[in-house]
Amino acid sequence: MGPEEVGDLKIDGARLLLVTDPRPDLVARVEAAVRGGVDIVQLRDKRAPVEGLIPLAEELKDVCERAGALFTVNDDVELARRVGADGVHLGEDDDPTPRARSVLGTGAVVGRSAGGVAEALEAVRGGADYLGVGAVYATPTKPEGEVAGLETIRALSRENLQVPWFAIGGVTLETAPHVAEAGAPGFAVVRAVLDAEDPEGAARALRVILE
Ligand SMILES: Cc1ncc(COP(=O)(O)OP(=O)(O)O)c(N)n1
Ligand SMILES: Cc1nc(C(=O)O)sc1CCOP(=O)(O)O
Ligand SMILES: [Mg+2]
Repeated sequence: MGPEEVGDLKIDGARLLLVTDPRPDLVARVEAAVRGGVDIVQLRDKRAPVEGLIPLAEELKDVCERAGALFTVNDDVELARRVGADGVHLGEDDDPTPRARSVLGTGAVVGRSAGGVAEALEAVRGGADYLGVGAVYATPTKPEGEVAGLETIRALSRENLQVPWFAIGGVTLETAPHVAEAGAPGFAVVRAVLDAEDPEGAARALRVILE
């Protein structure tokens, strides 16, 4: 299968996205998480120098490939290209979608962040393959982030978006039932899976809540 086909096949129906943070046992935790049903893994490390991230990116890419999950990189289109990632996640301050596609190829998965309904619709019109929508709740993982709230999730769920979208920010095993009830078709999480004693079980439990 060529790279043009990879993203197209796997993004449809994706429900659970794991965003990573830097920690010593990250690879083992991601291995467990994909066993538990994570569909997309996003490498996110805002502090590490790019060169230092390449070996980790390659390792996570292999883990995802073996499990049939997508591997993406946060923010950095060039790093995504260098490691042959399936795609990239971009926010307001990051590259435009067409630039990501011109670097990564038309089949690459390009995800975008949205903090509200108008932004989400604009991102889809601009060609995003999926959206991360939040923050649903304030979260210590990204303390500077703005809170969009459950209301945004409710409002967006009425728009019948034609791309997968993931509620992000403070989604935990405790809050997830409320987020699903508000209409989120998917979750993007850091702590709920990576901080769990059993990351595989935590991923499974989040999937059950989404069903
Ligand atoms: C799935 C997902 N959704 C949203 C974000 C946030 O992206 P961004 O707004 O660019 O902020 P940073 O993550 O770069 O701090 C995300 N990473 N993943
Ligand atoms: C990376 C990120 N982006 C957010 C946004 O609102 O755009 S919230 C977030 C971190 C989510 O971490 P946790 O699952 O530990 O709350
Ligand atoms: Mg970003």
